[in-house]
Amino acid sequence: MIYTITLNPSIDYIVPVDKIELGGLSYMDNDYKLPGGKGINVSRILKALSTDSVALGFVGGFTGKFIEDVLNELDVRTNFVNITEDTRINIKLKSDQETEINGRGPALSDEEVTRFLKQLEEVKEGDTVILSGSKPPSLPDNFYEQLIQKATSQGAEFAIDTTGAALEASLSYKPLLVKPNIHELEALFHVKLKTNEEVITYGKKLLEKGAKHVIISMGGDGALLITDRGNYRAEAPEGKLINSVGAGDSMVAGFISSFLKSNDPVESFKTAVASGSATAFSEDLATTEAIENLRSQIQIETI
Ligand SMILES: Nc1ncnc2c1ncn2[C@@H]1O[C@H](COP(=O)(O)OP(=O)(O)OP(=O)(O)O)[C@@H](O)[C@H]1O
Ligand SMILES: O=P(O)(O)OC[C@@]1(O)O[C@H](CO)[C@@H](O)[C@@H]1O
Repeated sequence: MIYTITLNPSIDYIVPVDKIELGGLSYMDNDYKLPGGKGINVSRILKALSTDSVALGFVGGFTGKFIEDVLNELDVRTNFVNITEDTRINIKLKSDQETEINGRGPALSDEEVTRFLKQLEEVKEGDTVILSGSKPPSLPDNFYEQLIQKATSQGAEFAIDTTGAALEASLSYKPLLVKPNIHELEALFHVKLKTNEEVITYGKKLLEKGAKHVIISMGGDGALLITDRGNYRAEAPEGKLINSVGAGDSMVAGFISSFLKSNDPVESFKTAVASGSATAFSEDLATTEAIENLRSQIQIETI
């Protein structure tokens, strides 16, 4: 089984505004709400790719109920811990640019955290755990590492999509995949990266520290895959950017879904890029058809 972990889910409140009047009044055009949080997005794209998963994490209040209800309607399996405080609402402003304002997340009680850790006991050899996104501030800084230790000691593989110290600490446990975007890679090493060669140099450091596969995503500039058998580049296909929220999560889902079936990192990279771009070209996350249509256009170059 694949388990996705979203410690800090969200309702993503997508707010298209033609022109934002700072300090004045603007009206929204066709606002809408989506279940969000990185692991939840991964589970939704896995579903689109006919891959079963169980979404784990903490949800609470009317916002948490919205997320559970929508995932149930979409037939995405969940086993959330219900908490007292409300799940956060993240605002995604769509004007001439995309602007995101994310909540910090609810406070979790010790009892809620204990219930979550208990659930993880069902993870076993042959399972893959995907850990994605931020953590609510009340959890300890090394919480991801605790989870990784638990999952790997029970024999599971894992992939992680997070930033900073939590990403760095995960590497020695040999993640199947890490997927920082180029800005996260720059922040990790305190550098500014201009060329693909420079990105590969720093991406390789993640491989040397233990990651089995590294994807560096670069928005509309496509992505790089770094593995111990070679480095690969994919350009993003042409299309109209509509809503890039979840594009990175779609890549993670695309790679893992394909890799667990094929064991082929290059074919999996193709599915990853098609899934990311298909989401960027959609209002919501990508559909099965949109991913399949784009996949045939993705060219992978060895570099
Ligand atoms: N403007 C775009 N045009 C085409 N493809 C895109 C565009 N933006 C994103 N993508 C696709 O999605 C992938 C992931 O995008 P990005 O690098 O923005 O990830 P991210 O920063 O993790 O995204 P997010 O946090 O919004 O989920 C890219 O490698 C590319 O394949
Ligand atoms: O605050 P975090 O956990 O880092 O990111 C949360 C988030 O921005 O990531 C997803 C897109 O990747 C959205 O669904 C969600 O709002």
